[in-house]
Amino acid sequence: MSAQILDGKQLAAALREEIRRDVEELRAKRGIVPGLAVLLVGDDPASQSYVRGKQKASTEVGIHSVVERLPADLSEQTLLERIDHYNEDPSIHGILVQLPLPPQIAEDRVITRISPGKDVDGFHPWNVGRLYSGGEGFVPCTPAGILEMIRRNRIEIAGAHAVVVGRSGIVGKPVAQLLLRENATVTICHSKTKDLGFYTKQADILVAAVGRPGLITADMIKPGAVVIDVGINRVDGRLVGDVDFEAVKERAGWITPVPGGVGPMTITMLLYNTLWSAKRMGNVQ
Ligand SMILES: Nc1nc(=O)c2c([nH]1)NC[C@@H]1CN(c3ccc(C(=O)N[C@@H](CCC(=O)O)C(=O)O)cc3)C=[N+]21
Repeated sequence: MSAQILDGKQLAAALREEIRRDVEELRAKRGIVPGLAVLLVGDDPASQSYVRGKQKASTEVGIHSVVERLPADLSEQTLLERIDHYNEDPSIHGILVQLPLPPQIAEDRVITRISPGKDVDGFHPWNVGRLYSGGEGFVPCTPAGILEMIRRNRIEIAGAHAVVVGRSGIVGKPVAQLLLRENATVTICHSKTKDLGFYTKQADILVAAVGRPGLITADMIKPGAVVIDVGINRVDGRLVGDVDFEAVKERAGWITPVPGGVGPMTITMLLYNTLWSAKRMGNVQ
């Protein structure tokens, strides 16, 4: 039997329609137009393509987006000053600095400079801390999108054994934390894990977020498992995930495609976070 497809593209379209209506209502009732500032340093083609995707999606739902393209040899100080500018700008509710940054710029100083109340990526240490302590804050977009995709397909998380492969601060760790919050039993595997298959074979929910094409093969899957592929790897001009999709789909119960799975959900949660930020700031004013 073949797995059911977790169609991120289709779900993202439905959620964007909900967000579009909410944005319109916020504008009509309170005169607030959510604003997103995206800072892109350098000319990496993949980053440029993601930023175009974010800009297009924002426009579609009525979020005002400003994309600032900055040269690759930019100094850290100049970038920090641009962040200060958007921190102070009342028409901007979300600030995103596209990662990765060139080597002369320290990522942690940049992320920490963003006002925590405008940190729609959820990368600022305040928001990271809030995720772990259970408080209200911005949840990173990819993990939030994964959880939304699981919930909206009525997949049970409580009591499931979730195995997360990858321990990055932007996907692996926060998705593990969200799954734990939803009462899954969570195992985190990484590059030093011995016998990865031993763990993945026990997964009711498997999240692969490593960036290694074909890492997860069919023999590593528990029959009927939910397989979430966060990998984005370009191989011979094609986009592939970390999961051997064709073989794994014959064994899994649910599977996300690449492209069309987690990626569109990531952008949708960015829109959601920006809307949420605008709603909150409107209350304070
Ligand atoms: N500060 C920051 N925040 C991010 O959220 C962030 C970042 N930096 N740096 C890079 C990663 C990557 N990322 C993706 C978003 C959407 C797709 C996406 O929509 N992918 C489409 C395909 C896109 C294509 O064909 O290139 C899909 O999977 O269907 C992919 C990747 C956000 N990131």
